[in-house]
Amino acid sequence: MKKIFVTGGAGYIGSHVVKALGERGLEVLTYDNLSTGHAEAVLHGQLVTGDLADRALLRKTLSEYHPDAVIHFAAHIEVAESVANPLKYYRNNTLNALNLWEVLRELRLSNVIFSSTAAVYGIPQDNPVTEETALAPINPYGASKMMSERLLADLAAAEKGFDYVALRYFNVAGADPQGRIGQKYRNATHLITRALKTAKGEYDRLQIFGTDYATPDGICIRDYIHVDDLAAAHLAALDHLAGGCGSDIFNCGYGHGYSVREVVDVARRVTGVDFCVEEAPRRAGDPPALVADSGRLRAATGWKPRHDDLEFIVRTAWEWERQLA
Ligand SMILES: NC(=O)c1ccc[n+]([C@@H]2O[C@H](COP(=O)([O-])OP(=O)(O)OC[C@H]3O[C@@H](n4cnc5c(N)ncnc54)[C@H](O)[C@@H]3O)[C@@H](O)[C@H]2O)c1
Ligand SMILES: O=c1ccn([C@@H]2O[C@H](COP(=O)(O)OP(=O)(O)O[C@H]3O[C@H](CO)[C@@H](O)[C@H](O)[C@H]3O)[C@@H](O)[C@H]2O)c(=O)[nH]1
Repeated sequence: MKKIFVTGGAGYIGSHVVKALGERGLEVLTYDNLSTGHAEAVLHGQLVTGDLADRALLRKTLSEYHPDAVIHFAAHIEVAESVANPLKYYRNNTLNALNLWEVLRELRLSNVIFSSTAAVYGIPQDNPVTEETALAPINPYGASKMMSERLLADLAAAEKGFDYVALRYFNVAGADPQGRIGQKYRNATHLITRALKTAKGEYDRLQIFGTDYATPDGICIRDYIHVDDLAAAHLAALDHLAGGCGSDIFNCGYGHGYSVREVVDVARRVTGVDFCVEEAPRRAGDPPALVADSGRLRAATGWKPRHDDLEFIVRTAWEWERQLA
């Protein structure tokens, strides 16, 4: 595996994976429409500015580049927006993924790593969640991702030699410890980024969405994974495919859940700012608790987290956030 094609490589997670691929000495081509990504975030390799819906450009780029593996990040990612505008999500996350799978099949390319999500599980009966847990997404974002994953699984079953790894990310956070890249959206909705922007004074308060969930403090629980540990999981998935281990699905998280209030406490401590927090109604589409069992990823690939520390995650995100204009 020497040449890697990355869709969405100018985005938050994609850019950290492109960085990791570059550090490993691999050749990378990023394909991104820059709708939420940034050209300067692509620290390594070539960038082609293009949309997944532009099948002719996608086909031309892939047939000229002829990669050994494809990592597919490009998608829309906001749960609440997907509830308000579901078709936008099915178009970009499912139909455009289908476009990509079709082009890969036409060109006889294999070895796909797909960005899936914990949102495919919906409201799991038990936490931590294993890959065997039934898929029952409760919002269009999760459903759009579940369908693209299913398309891949069906394709792999039908086409001998077509292999994929679906990585189901839990809540990804933090930034490059050297401060070169991080999360940079026009309208940030993610908890940690939103809390840090509030500490910075961009918002006058942070709202806690929902205080009446069936969790110990009534507040939502999530499993936050540092983006560089997630990037390392992609390299582990590449090795898995290169080793001929076949297709697989892996949860990516640390296995500990933190409530929104615990995240707020860490954000206040790290920033030194006692920013204002207000209790607010539930946000549509939010499951109460999602915590990963990543035992399968560890056992199959040897992946081990290096930054399993909420304070480190928040600190790297804060160092990134405070230098943004
Ligand atoms: N951030 C999280 O916590 C999280 C959790 C689970 C899964 N994921 C998945 O990880 C992936 C990356 O998420 P992210 O947080 O880096 O988001 P992001 O918005 O920063 O990255 C997405 C990238 O894809 C590009 N893109 C979007 N639609 C495109 C299209 N049609 N054609 C070409 N490029 C397109 C954007 O410009 C952007 O650079 C997504 O697939 C998302 O569903 C993210
Ligand atoms: O201002 C805020 C923002 C968020 N939250 C809560 O914080 C938690 C985390 O929210 P957020 O950071 O927006 O992430 P999720 O909605 O959990 O979704 C993320 O994590 C999913 C996997 O778990 C991914 O699939 C999604 O792409 C990614 O956005 C949720 O309980 C939210 O209700 C607040 O209370 N206030």
